[in-house]
Amino acid sequence: MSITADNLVWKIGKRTVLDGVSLQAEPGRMLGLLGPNGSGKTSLLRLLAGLKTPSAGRITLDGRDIGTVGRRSLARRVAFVEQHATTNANLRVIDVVKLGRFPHRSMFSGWSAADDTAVEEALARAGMVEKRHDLWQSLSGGEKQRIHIARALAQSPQELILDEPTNHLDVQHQIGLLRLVASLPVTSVIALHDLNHAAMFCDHLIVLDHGRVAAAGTPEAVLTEELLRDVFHVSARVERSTHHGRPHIHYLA
Ligand SMILES: Nc1ncnc2c1ncn2[C@@H]1O[C@H](COP(=O)(O)OP(=O)(O)OP(=O)(O)O)[C@@H](O)[C@H]1O
Repeated sequence: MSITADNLVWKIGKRTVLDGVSLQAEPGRMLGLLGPNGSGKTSLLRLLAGLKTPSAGRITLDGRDIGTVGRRSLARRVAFVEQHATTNANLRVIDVVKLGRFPHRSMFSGWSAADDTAVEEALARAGMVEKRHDLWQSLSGGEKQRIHIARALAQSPQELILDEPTNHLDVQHQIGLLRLVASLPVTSVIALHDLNHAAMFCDHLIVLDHGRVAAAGTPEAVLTEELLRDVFHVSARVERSTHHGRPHIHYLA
């Protein structure tokens, strides 16, 4: 397993935000994290990325407790695109993407051809080559989001953690981003609100409800009409799409 979480509990003050959450993210697979607003998705991703420490339970990376993996090693292998990521003003787009190479460089090593290749590939994959010399501040919200993703890709991570990365994107770029993440040879954990997109692109899903796991498994097993009613409080019919073979949700008015 690439990332595992075993019985995680995370408390803030007296409040238990995550309660007994376990998961396995398999190498090269895309794990979708679903759940209503406030169900604990961002909190869980921050624990998985090593930014927060669980109150109880354990997270492992390739079988090793995340607490024993040094900061630098963690930054080399785990990339995290946060929901409201910000970046300093006055930088050019290319410089923001170059920041992704930072964990790979030692104090004495100069900028290498491998660094250049990683940055170029990341820009191309995010579809942002033409904007490379633009000022960060001049980008639209969606373009900024794509540059954050390019920076994460430039990091050449083994694990990619994404918190609602499609939020500000137009539909073409939402689909493009999900297709890109699904095609990468990395383990990804991605929080999404669009359940049909999750069904189309994710290998496995985990649904949080009030900080607990309400369901986990394949999209077919997880996205049932009962779950949509009980967890998301919507009436819907779920059919197998004749176009892509995955579940497709029709919401009822
Ligand atoms: N630092 C914090 N201090 C106090 N409460 C917090 C903190 N972080 C998270 N919470 C609470 O924990 C709950 C889960 O929040 P979280 O952001 O993880 O949910 P989410 O599923 O990502 O929500 P959304 O879909 O709205 O982004 C929320 O009720 C939130 O208010």
